[in-house]
Amino acid sequence: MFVLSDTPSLANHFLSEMRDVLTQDDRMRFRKNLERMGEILAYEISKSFEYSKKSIQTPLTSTSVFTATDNPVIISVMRASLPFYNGFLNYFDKAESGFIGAFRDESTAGEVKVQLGYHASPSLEGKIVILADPMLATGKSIVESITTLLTHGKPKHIHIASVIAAPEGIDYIKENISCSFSLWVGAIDEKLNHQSYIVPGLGDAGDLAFGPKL
Ligand SMILES: O=P(O)(O)OC[C@H]1O[C@H](OP(=O)(O)OP(=O)(O)O)[C@H](O)[C@@H]1O
Ligand SMILES: O=c1cc[nH]c(=O)[nH]1
Ligand SMILES: [Mg+2]
Repeated sequence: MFVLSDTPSLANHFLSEMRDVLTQDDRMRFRKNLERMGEILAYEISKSFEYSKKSIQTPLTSTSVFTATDNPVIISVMRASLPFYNGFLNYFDKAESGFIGAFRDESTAGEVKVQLGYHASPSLEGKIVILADPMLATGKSIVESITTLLTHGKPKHIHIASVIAAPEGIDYIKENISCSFSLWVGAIDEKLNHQSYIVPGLGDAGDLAFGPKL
């Protein structure tokens, strides 16, 4: 598992702006920080890709360069993931995209049920998939999303990317995802509260990015 905040960097600053009640209500900045966290994690994940040498011509002479042979499918778990997913798309120029709507039904006290909605995806058979969901709380949204997406083929590998993860959610996905995956997170927080929100966390990522939903 890769944890960005293990090494202090600019990412810590972007993450602190997302967490801080004094700055997180600037929606444009919140979305921008989600996007920048996506770009940073995209760069880190790109180090795991396969590259091949090819020859190019500069204005002065020919030279050989490394280019990526892996072309990922980037999956956005809507709603909060949309700006985060855009960060990945900014870096993986030729990526295919998939979308899935996941709604956490918190109406039953102490229990999180996930309802999946619209989903659209290319074939995932044999492909490198990046599943982008900024919050990994109970892990149910990610596990339910992957279960549904696996009906579109068996990926070669899934890179699960989140901005903040709770230990409970990490354990849950390890127990419930059978296919080959790795986890890339901005930070691992302390725990979940009784409403299954991540603590210290940042609150509701979708609401902070797009406003409260009915
Ligand atoms: O790990 P889990 O317990 O499933 O929680 C994580 C999910 O919760 C939030 O979605 P939410 O249902 O709030 O929708 P939203 O993104 O539209 O706000 C968040 O965007 C994640 O998808
Ligand atoms: O803390 C949390 C947990 C789930 N979803 C969020 O947006 N925030
Ligand atoms: Mg939400």
